[in-house]
Amino acid sequence: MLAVTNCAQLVTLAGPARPRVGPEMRALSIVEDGAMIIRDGRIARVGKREEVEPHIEPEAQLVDAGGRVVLPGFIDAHTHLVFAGTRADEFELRLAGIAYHEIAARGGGIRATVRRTRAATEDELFALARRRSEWFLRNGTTTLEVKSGYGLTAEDELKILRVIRRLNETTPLRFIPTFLGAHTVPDEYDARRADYLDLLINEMLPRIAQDGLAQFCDAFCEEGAFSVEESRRVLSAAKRLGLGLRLHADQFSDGGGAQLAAELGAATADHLEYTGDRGIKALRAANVQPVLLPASAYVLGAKYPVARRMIEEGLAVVLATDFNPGTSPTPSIPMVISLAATQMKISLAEAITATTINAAYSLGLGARVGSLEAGKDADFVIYDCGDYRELGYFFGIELAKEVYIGGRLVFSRPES
Ligand SMILES: N=CN[C@@H](CCC(=O)O)C(=O)O
Ligand SMILES: [Zn+2]
Repeated sequence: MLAVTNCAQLVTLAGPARPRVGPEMRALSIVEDGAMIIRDGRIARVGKREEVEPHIEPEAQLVDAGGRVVLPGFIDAHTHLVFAGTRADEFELRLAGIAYHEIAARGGGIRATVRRTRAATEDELFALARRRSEWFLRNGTTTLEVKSGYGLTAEDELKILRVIRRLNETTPLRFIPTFLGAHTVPDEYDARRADYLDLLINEMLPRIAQDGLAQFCDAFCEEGAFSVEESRRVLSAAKRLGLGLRLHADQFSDGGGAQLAAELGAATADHLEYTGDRGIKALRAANVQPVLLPASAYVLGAKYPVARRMIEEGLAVVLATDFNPGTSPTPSIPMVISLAATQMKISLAEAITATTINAAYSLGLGARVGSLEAGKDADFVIYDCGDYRELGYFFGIELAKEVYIGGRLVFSRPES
């Protein structure tokens, strides 16, 4: 038995067993002066200290939170963790005024990372991704969705997905794999897009489904990437094979991506910077969760999605990092919370909901993680602050003091 006591705020997110919408996103079910008992990696009891303490057995291992804040581990529902190289060179070009699309048209962008990722061995990619996964842990993230999409041949996509499986087997974090073969058409298929779509649908997807290497399939639905019709073909094939769906939609233009996600019954539509009223209504009607990625809008100096509108329309909003080498090189959910608050006027409580319980539901994990309730996995973080709002108020610093996954201490910051 593990017992966590002396929590100034135990931010439980207890509530209905479904994604939170509207005013529910502001209800964090905070227990002041709280405590929690953990048995066999699962939460057994949560409540006020005086209610919980009598149930602590004498041999229990005690964790004194020292009057700090305790939250569920963050769930990052959109990352591109596995790639080789960086794109610091392109970052500098963009700062000098050259647009993301222009750099891509010159052979940079996603394709530059594809070249480097193809050249890397599986072991090299694993070492890079494992090191980065520690950055996430230090920022309080315990579960990550990870997309492939920088391989774009059957062998290279499988290589990336195997790296994700290995991360699951060898690190304490939980990884949910997503196949993003429809990220861009690779160089060698430039003049024959249809052949690349055939490869995706007839070769890659069946192999990935057969090997159980992905839980979701994603596509980049955008001018210059994949059209609505092409994305529909890929995602419909994935759905027939039993994969869940996610979609990069409306990042640079309102191209009908949100409506496509709704039509296909996707779990999420991600980005949505340019989604308008019709798209929002379609997402609402089909219960698709929007995954908003303010760090990529920040890095690109681009438009932010209309997050307040989405919350007011009753969408179960999720916030994620979009960690990737081109548009969002940050592993930090606290940074995303800060951006969501300052740039999109999402309240701090809404942002916590969007990065915990709502994110968990978007990955099909709502019954297991995302809140501190009896029966759930004991994935929680002790932060070096006394009020959860400080997680969005301070920015650019790491406040996580101890991170636990399944009741096991997996990160501890040395005393400073
Ligand atoms: N939009 C497409 N994919 C990534 C960017 C990938 C890259 O630039 O390498 C995104 O989510 O922003
Ligand atoms: Zn992305």
